[in-house]
Amino acid sequence: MNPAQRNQEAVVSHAEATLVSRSCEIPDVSFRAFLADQNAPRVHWASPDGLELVGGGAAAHLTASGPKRFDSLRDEAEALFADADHEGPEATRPRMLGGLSFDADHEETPPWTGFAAATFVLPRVQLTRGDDATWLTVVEYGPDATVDSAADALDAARESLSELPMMRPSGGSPGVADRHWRTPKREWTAQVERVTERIRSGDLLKVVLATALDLELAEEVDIPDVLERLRRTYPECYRFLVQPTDEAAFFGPPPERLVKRAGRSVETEALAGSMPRGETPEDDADYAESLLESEKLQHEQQLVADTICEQLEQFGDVTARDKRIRKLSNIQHLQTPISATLDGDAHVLSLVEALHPTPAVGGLPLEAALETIRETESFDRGWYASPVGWFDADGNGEFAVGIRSGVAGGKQATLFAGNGIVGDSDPEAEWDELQPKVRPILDELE
Ligand SMILES: C=C(O[C@@H]1C=C(C(=O)O)C=C[C@H]1O)C(=O)O
Repeated sequence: MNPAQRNQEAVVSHAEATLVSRSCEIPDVSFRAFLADQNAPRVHWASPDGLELVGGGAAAHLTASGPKRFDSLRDEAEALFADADHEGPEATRPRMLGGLSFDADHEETPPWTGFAAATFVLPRVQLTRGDDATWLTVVEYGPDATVDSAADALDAARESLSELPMMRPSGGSPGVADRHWRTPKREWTAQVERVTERIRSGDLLKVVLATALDLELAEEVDIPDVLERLRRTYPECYRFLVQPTDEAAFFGPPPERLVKRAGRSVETEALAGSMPRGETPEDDADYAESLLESEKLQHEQQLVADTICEQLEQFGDVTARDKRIRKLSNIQHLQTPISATLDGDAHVLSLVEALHPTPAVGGLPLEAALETIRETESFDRGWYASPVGWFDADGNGEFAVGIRSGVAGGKQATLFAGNGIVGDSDPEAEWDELQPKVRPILDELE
């Protein structure tokens, strides 16, 4: 069966199915304990503004591949959400959680087993935290879903939730037994050298080069545990988990918003250019100052801001605010907040399609940069640096850029980090700049 036939079949089966979603408020519970109790698929989303979702199982599943993957997702989502019957507060409305691979022609080779070129899940059981309350939601989807079956499922889910411990003792870190860079320092700096030469020769402006750090863990990784610890160490970041099967989980605390759409309002940002945090307030301010004064970093970041604004202009009125410093626990970046007011009702997936990959993770001009990345990088990006997030029936949603991330299963983990390279990039300095980008997860595993 070709993908078009398969999509056709999926749309037909959506037409025969009913979506019933029921929610109730519950006393606050440990999201970590809930997640640990769920079988795959498991998903988690937390945004710095306070919304937290965690889901287990799939009432429905959307996957797509190839250059038309966004069209296919939008069509299937429309069919899936048509006539959805939801009872519960707005925060608990049905949302598809997941993401896409960096390239449309992605293959499911390890460590990306179970990760299609686009995978979204409508969780069967979900916890939502927001507006100072916590809710439990159950979704039934299929030809046999009814209001009664959803109500029964909600009762059963509430019952099993009451058996979960309120607090779950935090496990220790698994420990790292062995590690190696997929592209070790000498090779990676040589790659940077080649790319800077190509940029100076004229056909390219910027390329983001990444590498991967493979880890052999001393014990199996407990992902819910790691996510809980990341909540404390990186409260200013997003946190996400996409785990289609028990074999592999993609997760991390990315700082970067790709796009948020709420009705006509769109928020995004250009985040690029990095400096460490200082040991003292004075050192820290010096680093911030050098971010603001470095012509190289200003140029690198301006390319990102200009491209994002250009891409958004087709959808409405765009405003870029002044550049500022975005400080994270272990690194600081240059940031331009960008907002737009939509002319029409573009789906958040259409905005993602237009923006991904921004020059913060791809480069400029895009096609030449992507070709350079494919020729140069010695690993498969898989879902690294790709859009991860959620969307709902109205085409609202929010996506982060899947950086500061890793893919893990059993005793294996692979972490990713990349840097924007421009004509005057210094390979040694770029290598040093990569190191803090694997720290968020590495620190939790070591
Ligand atoms: C590519 C990554 O980060 C991106 C690249 C940055 C840079 O080049 O300075 C900064 C922030 C991110 O947009 C990464 O963390 O892997």
